[in-house]
Amino acid sequence: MSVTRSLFTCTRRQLLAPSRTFARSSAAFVPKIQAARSYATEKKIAQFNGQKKANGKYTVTFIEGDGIGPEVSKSVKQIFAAADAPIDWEPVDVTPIASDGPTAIPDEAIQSVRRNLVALKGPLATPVGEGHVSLNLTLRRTFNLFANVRPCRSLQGYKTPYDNVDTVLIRENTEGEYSGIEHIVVDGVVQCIKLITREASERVLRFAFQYAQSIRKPRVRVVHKATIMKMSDGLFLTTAQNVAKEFPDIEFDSELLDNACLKMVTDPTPYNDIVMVMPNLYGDILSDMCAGLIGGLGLTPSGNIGDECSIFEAVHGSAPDIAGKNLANPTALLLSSVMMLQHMGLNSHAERIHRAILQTIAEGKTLTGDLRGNAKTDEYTNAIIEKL
Ligand SMILES: NC(=O)C1=CN([C@@H]2O[C@H](COP(=O)(O)OP(=O)(O)OC[C@H]3O[C@@H](n4cnc5c(N)ncnc54)[C@H](O)[C@@H]3O)[C@@H](O)[C@H]2O)C=CC1
Ligand SMILES: O=C(O)CCC(=O)C(=O)O
Ligand SMILES: [Mg+2]
Repeated sequence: MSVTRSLFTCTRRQLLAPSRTFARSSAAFVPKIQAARSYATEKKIAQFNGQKKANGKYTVTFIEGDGIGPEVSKSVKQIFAAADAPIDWEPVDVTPIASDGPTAIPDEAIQSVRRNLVALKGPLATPVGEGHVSLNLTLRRTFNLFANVRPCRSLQGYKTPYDNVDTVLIRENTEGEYSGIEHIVVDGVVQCIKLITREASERVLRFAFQYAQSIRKPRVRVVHKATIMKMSDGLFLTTAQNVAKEFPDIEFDSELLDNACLKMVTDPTPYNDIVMVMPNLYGDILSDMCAGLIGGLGLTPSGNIGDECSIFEAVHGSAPDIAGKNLANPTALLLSSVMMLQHMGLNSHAERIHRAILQTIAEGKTLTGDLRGNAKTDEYTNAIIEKL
């Protein structure tokens, strides 16, 4: 897979340069923007070029989601309109169809994503214990979105214990512990099967190496527990060792999950050189932990990437504790929408929106509560719009 470089790609030296924390008081403040990085492939961009309409716009499916979903979605829509981003949103409802069989997403929503090739998605709540299976997982499986890319970068101007975090985590997204194979053996004994296949492992591992090449990180690291899950994580690890041979320019190693957690919270900076790749559950947990290193779930984006379609969404959930109160930080979904624009090859639009977000945070005057500010979601949104 060849990779298109864009305005967003940067040199290895830039990648590894420590970011600076900016004084909040400076008036006409213009932060040195740490560029986002493109990983769009020429094939994908050609596909999107074919989707361009006569009016110069592209249609993108929009799933607003639950809880804070409509609030953060409104922010994205307002900012895209103010930035003249060439996107027509196609809203769809993914409320599951009631059926006796497995949870099903309405056909209209499925056709919309297939037609548009890309969707932006707010959080979807999953009931604990009983009730429908996760619609997030259902969407990922329906469209075979095999790689969940979760980058996590320190934001200039928002001080955390570590100033220059720049991690990338890739999570296998279709199987593993989230295969949904659970059954009662006898009363009081439940079995849950972790499914690992060579085919799905190879697919996500190859993606991880290609992704490392595209963003110029020198190393891929598998995070695993093959000491305990000798056969399942063992298969993931040995598959990685084989795939690594196809990429002699990328270094490869592996690390146990528990040790990786300890080392990352002690000092995450050595991980800036690495693309981490891992089975589903580990990636889910480790990505929330990484979010904690840079200021929380309000900040971290993600992309669910497949061969045909892709769905971009924040790492966070529906945040029921703050839903409907105009308190949510829309940055995570906004940065996901920036990743989406890059994925479509719309780099100048991505850069414009990205720059305005980073400037607003770096200035530090209008921040939401999760970032120790007192701005409402719409005040923060307006502050970004002023920067466009
Ligand atoms: N991809 C998705 O759609 C995801 C959906 N979920 C679902 O979301 C629901 C709630 O899950 P929780 O465990 O409570 O996780 P959560 O991510 O919704 O919230 C965890 C904490 O982070 C805060 N938070 C999250 N996003 C924020 C934002 N944008 N701005 C400011 N604060 C933010 C919340 O207020 C809460 O204190 C569950 O039903 C879960 O299944 C959870 C994670 C991902
Ligand atoms: O589907 C869910 O309910 C949670 C999914 C999740 O935690 C994630 O995608 O990070
Ligand atoms: Mg999660």
